[in-house]
Amino acid sequence: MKIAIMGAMREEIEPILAALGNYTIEKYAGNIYYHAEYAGHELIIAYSKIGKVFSAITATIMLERYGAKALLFSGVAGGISKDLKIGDLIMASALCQHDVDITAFGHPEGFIPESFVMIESDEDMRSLASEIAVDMGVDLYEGIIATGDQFVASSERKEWIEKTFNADALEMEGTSVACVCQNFGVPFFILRAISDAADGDAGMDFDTFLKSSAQVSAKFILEMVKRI
Ligand SMILES: CCCCCCN(CO)Cc1c[nH]c2c(N)ncnc12
Repeated sequence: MKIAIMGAMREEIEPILAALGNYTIEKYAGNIYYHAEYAGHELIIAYSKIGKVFSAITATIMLERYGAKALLFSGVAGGISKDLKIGDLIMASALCQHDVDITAFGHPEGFIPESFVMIESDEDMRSLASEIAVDMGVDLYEGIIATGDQFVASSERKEWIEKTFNADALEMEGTSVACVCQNFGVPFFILRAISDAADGDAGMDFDTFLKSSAQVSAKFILEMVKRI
C-alpha cells in the first residue's frame, strides 16, 4: 500500500529518512517528496514547513498527486494534560483548531459552518497503535490535540485551550492534515511526542527536546508501517 508519512519540520522526518537508508527525491510545489520502499509498502515522505497552511498543501499533494491511501503524521507537540511529560507519546483521538473564531455569529470556538469543531481520527489505526505500544512496552497516551497557527508559550493561552477544547496537547498542523484526509476519505493517524509544556519555558524546552522527541515519534511510526 502507498503510505504517506508527514512531519512539519525537517527534524521530524530526518529520523525516518535515516532509518530508511535509500530513497529518491522529487521537488514539487514548494516541498521535497522522498520516495522509499519499507516493509513491503511504498512510502511518500515530506515535511510541510510549520503551520496549518503549509501542512494542508503537503497533505493534499500526498493524496492527490502521489495517491497515498493512508497518512501518518510524526512530530512533536506541547503538552497540556498533567499526565504528559516531555518525551511521552500521544495519538490524537480527535483534533480541533483553537485559533478559529467566528463566535461573533454565535458559533462555538473552533467551529466553521458545514464542518465540525472536532475531527475524529481513524479508529483502526488507533487500535493498531495501542497494540504496538504494548508490544514495544511504551506508554501511548490518547487524547484531543488542538491545532493553531501559533507557538504557545504561555500558561494563560494553554489553559484557555485546555478549558475551551478539553485538549491534551497542542501543535500547529494536526487538524489541517486531518481535515484534508477527512475530505478525501483517507484514514489518518496523528502521533506526537511531547517536547515542551506550552508554558513560559516552552521555547527553551522545545529547542532542547525537539530532536529526541522527534526520534521517539519517528521510531513508533516506523513500527506502525511494519504492522499496518
Ligand atoms: C521554530 C519553532 C517552531 C515550532 C513548531 C512546533 N510544532 C508545531 O506543530 C510542534 C510544537 C511543539 N511545541 C509546541 C507549542 N508549545 N506550541 C505550538 N506548537 C508546538
